[in-house]
Amino acid sequence: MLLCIDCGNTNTVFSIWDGNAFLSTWRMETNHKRTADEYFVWLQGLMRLHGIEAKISETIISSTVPRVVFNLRVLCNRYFDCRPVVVGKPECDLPVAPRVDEGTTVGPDRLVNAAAGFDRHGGDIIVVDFGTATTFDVVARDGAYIGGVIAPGVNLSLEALHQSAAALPHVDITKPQAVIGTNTVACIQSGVFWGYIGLVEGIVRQIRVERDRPMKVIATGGLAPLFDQGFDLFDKVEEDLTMHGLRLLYDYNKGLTA
Ligand SMILES: Nc1ncnc2c1ncn2[C@@H]1O[C@H](COP(=O)(O)OP(=O)(O)O)[C@@H](O)[C@H]1O
Ligand SMILES: CC(C)(COP(=O)(O)O)[C@@H](O)C(=O)NCCC(=O)O
Ligand SMILES: [K+]
Repeated sequence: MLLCIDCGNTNTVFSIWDGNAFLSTWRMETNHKRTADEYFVWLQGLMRLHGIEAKISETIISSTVPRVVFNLRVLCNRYFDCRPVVVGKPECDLPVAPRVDEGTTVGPDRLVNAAAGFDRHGGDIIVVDFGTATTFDVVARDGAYIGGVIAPGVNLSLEALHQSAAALPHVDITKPQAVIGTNTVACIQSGVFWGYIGLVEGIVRQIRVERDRPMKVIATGGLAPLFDQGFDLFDKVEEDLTMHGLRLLYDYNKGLTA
């Protein structure tokens, strides 16, 4: 079985592919201090709980936090007796090379999203990922990642307001009833929610103008469904897009697909 690990700046997601389907998906807070032994005990406990008995013998990692990769590699070597494929490292090939400035580093999550989006929807697409940051990944007709946009994440924006303004409380994001808030919490929720709707609309519109062609928009990340309610921002919301991309890149690197 293949263990796919997607480490973002906030959460690290583990999912097990049995050759036909993802059996389970589990999240833990990203923390570079966590050891391989800690990961393993946690994973083993969850596998037992879900009655997953088969052995993990293959692993792939994408990490936006370079420091966690060391212990995740130890986890794979020590407990699963395999060398992980690590996206973004020379050992991991991509089906189509990114076309970006020379010497620049693209977040591995964005490369994975681009590959997954192209596999499911073909080229000329925009993948929007609502994570710690909100990223827009532009995929050309031939499947190449050609750049995009990095905006502050939804929770990061809310947290920044709370941290920097003495009278603003911590607020959780939700869709407000109206744009005009009649109390502080409603005003903040309105600013971030409607600000985000405008941000997504505006950036997508501008990317389409720059590319001068229609482009499908695929959304992923925990908060994508929130921005999908009653709006026409996305052609599709796909919660499992990054995991699909990891599985795809694993097969590609092991020569299991053309
Ligand atoms: N369903 C959800 N509802 C509310 N907040 C969420 C949900 N899913 C994720 N989040 C929050 O969104 C932020 C980004 O989460 P995540 O997609 O895991 O980011 P990353 O990939 O950068 O680690 C985090 O602050 C997380 O707590
Ligand atoms: C933009 C990101 C911080 C997004 O990370 P996430 O929100 O998933 O934690 C990550 O993809 C990253 O560190 N990128 C490197 C720079 C780039 O992609 O251009
Ligand atoms: K992510």
